[in-house]
Amino acid sequence: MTTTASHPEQEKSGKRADDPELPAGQGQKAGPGDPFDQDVLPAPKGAPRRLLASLLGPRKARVWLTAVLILLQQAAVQAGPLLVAYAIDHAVPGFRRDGWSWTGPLAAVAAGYAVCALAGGVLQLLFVRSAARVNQDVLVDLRGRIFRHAQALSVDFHDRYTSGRLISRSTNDVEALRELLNEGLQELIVVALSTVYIAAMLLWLDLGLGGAALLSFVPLFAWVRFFQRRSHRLYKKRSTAIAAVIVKFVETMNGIRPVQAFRREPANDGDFHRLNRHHERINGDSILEMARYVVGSRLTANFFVAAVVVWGAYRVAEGELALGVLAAAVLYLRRLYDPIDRLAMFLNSYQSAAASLEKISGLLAQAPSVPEPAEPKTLPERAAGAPGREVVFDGVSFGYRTGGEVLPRFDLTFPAGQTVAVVGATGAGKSTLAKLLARFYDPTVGEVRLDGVDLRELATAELRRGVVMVTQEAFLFSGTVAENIAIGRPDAGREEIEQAAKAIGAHDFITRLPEGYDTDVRKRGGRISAGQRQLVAFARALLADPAVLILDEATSSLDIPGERAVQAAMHTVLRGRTAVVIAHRLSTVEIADRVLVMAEGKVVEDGSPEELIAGRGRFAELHQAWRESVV
Ligand SMILES: Nc1ncnc2c1ncn2[C@@H]1O[C@H](COP(=O)(O)OP(=O)(O)OP(=O)(O)O)[C@@H](O)[C@H]1O
Repeated sequence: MTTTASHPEQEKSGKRADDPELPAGQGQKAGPGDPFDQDVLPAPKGAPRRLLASLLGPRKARVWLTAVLILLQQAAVQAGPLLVAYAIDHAVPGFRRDGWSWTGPLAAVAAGYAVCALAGGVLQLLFVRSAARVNQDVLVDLRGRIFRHAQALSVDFHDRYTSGRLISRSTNDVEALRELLNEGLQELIVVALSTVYIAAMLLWLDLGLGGAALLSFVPLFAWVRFFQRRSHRLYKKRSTAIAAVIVKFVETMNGIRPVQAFRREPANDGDFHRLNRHHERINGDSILEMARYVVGSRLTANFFVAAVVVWGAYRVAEGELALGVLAAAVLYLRRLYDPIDRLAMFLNSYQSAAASLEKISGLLAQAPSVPEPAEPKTLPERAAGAPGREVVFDGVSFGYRTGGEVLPRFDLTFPAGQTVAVVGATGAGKSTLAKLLARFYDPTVGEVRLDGVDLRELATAELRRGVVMVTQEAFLFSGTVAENIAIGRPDAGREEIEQAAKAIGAHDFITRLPEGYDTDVRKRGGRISAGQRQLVAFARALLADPAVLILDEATSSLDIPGERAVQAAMHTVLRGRTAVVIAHRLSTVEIADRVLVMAEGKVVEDGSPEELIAGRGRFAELHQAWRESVV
């Protein structure tokens, strides 16, 4: 699709499930039990872990380097107290006892302490730099993957999964992973190292007391697991709650015109407030859960400290243990339990990242419902000057996944070069027919062929070169007018762009813009009228020069000169190719070679405009009504 990036539903004046303009149930609402209604999409088991591994895998060397740096940094930090202990226990008493012969060891301890402090600082700096490189690379990679994947997913997916959720995936959920990588990992290594170090010291001091301290890890570990399970559920809910806030925000802003036109602001304020409060509550719950964890772990720790003191005092009284050892052991015990609070910080960021990774994996696990063929075919060469390509709908029937059959089985052939106007009441299935031809969807049964090749067998790039659809609300991307036209053929030079614009009759209005072709359409978007946008879209299609052009004519009425300009441009753009126009205007139908009248998904009349006008069918009636409205 060269002319549009947003999906057609959205372009058709923002027809979305939640559009306030739509009566309930008329949009893309999925049926009950539709997994796309959920924030979490189903993903295969173990997918989050594999995703994390695939993100870190290519940076394995740097990940290891980062881990080694933090290990060394911790070794340097922990060596400080050991040196101090050595100085107090040996060097200082030695100096008192033997005098100057201990100067060397004392100086060495002082120098060692200084080196450790310096090394600790330098290693910390190197660690932060290295970790930041890994984190940034991972996040850039992940955001890129989400964007590329979401862009590659079929229109069918976007019909059902709102863009707000996609935004939430690539902002909030990526952010959760950033927090884990930034602080969580460092926390975990520090906690693990200091726990091992202190436990070893305790065992060295006294096997019995050390053993008792290790025993305390059993209930603490059980408590951590309990907390982990509960908080996993909470964090998943929290991420869903913030996604709901973002979805509401994005959808309201996307539909700001109907929102204001229908005075939906107070109702939206209410909804937004409710979602915001819901998020706040769940956030509060997760803070409370964390507090519960801290209280529980401290209670357990204090209980063990008390038990060790009682048992130790008894052994001291029995003369089995030195009082100094008991005092040291109790001090170490307190330090052993300190990191447990920090473990909670790690678990927090881990849970939050795990919930987010699960959601991102669910998104990345979605496969396009309009897949790229394994062995793509190419279209046959077109003879020079041959007008377009032949289109055949062979035994096609179609229904959207979320609804019943929309187009019952039908056969149709559009010879190369024919201009076909499709008319019919709203909801008759005109756009659906066009979308099958553009392969936004695949037919449920049968095949659509372009010059004899099934669309499913064509590589997407080849298909997009062959078939282009211009949607009603000619969408302009941020960038200049020239860039917007060049979307039709990105390698086109300025001259070709201008030629296309001239052929369409858009050159004059473009040159009157403040910076001509270099005018930024977003910044000065207000100055580009609906008719002018259509002209830019036609110039884009003309430049793309597809064999088959599908045109969904705008229903909004333009002023008479605007309408004439668009009609003239349409003539130019349709010439020399197979064209399907979803027609809303009499003048368009009159230039067609053939008219299809659709009703309830079926083609009920098919013939040249003259034949149908001469007949007594629906088209004759419609034509009569049109004529009367024009007169
Ligand atoms: N994405 C979708 N999911 C489910 N049902 C859909 C979807 N798009 C359209 N439909 C349904 O398919 C039927 C045909 O719709 P279609 O848009 O093809 O009609 P149309 O003739 O183009 O109407 P209009 O002139 O109003 O655009 C309608 O009943 C519509 O509700």
